Amino acid sequence: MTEAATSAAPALSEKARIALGGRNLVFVGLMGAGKSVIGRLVAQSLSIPFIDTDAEIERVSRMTIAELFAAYGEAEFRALETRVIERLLRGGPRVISTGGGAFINENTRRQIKLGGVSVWLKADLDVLWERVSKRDHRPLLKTENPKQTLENLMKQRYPIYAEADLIVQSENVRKDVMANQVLSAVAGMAGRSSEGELQ
Ligand SMILES: Nc1ncnc2c1ncn2[C@@H]1O[C@H](COP(=O)(O)OP(=O)(O)O)[C@@H](O)[C@H]1O
Ligand SMILES: O=C(O)C1=C[C@@H](OP(=O)(O)O)[C@@H](O)[C@H](O)C1
Ligand SMILES: [Mg+2]
Repeated sequence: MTEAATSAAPALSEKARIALGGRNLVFVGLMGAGKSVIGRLVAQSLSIPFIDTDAEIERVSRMTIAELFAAYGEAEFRALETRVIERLLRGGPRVISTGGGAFINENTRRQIKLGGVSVWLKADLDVLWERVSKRDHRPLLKTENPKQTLENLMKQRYPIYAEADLIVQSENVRKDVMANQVLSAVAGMAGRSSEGELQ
């Protein structure tokens, strides 16, 4: 936990906690948007448990995401992802960072809409590409032209991510600054409907 993330704006964290009202906060968006790292920081600020669905899938399956894709294919991975997310949503409130394809799956999207507040970390292609090209553990990007693949995924998926409750632009600013932008967006929901609140 960085000092800045915890001490920068306690009032903001408190406002965001109140606006969430016991609901889960679910990060969605494309690979490289920062769901995993920013989600963790936001959870720390909110003092709400954090979980990354890919990490949870790897824990329960005792396989890496790449191994799961290779051994069982994407369809089986999505089925497992749906079950894991459904279970995590029930046990909240949590901050949940999903993998990039989770919200695209109709079943999973329905569960997320029912079980939490969704926030889309939206980023431009160059920002995403600069980040994901540093690592090679993402099976969907093991193509001849991974930047083109990423761009194709943007075209397919951005209209669907746009169904999220909140949208926050992901830029190359400090991570604690990004986390505070998410907290501001959440805090800004205050007064809006809190239907779907977990009891
Ligand atoms: N605001 C940011 N500034 C710089 N690098 C970032 C920022 N947000 C995320 N990153 C980096 O981008 C990479 C992808 O982040 P990650 O959280 O794994 O994305 P996702 O889970 O959405 O695929 C990581 O190396 C992370 O440290
Ligand atoms: O976009 C996708 O379909 C995927 C994104 C990955 O998660 P991140 O978005 O955290 O990289 C991971 O779930 C898997 O490789 C599939
Ligand atoms: Mg991630």
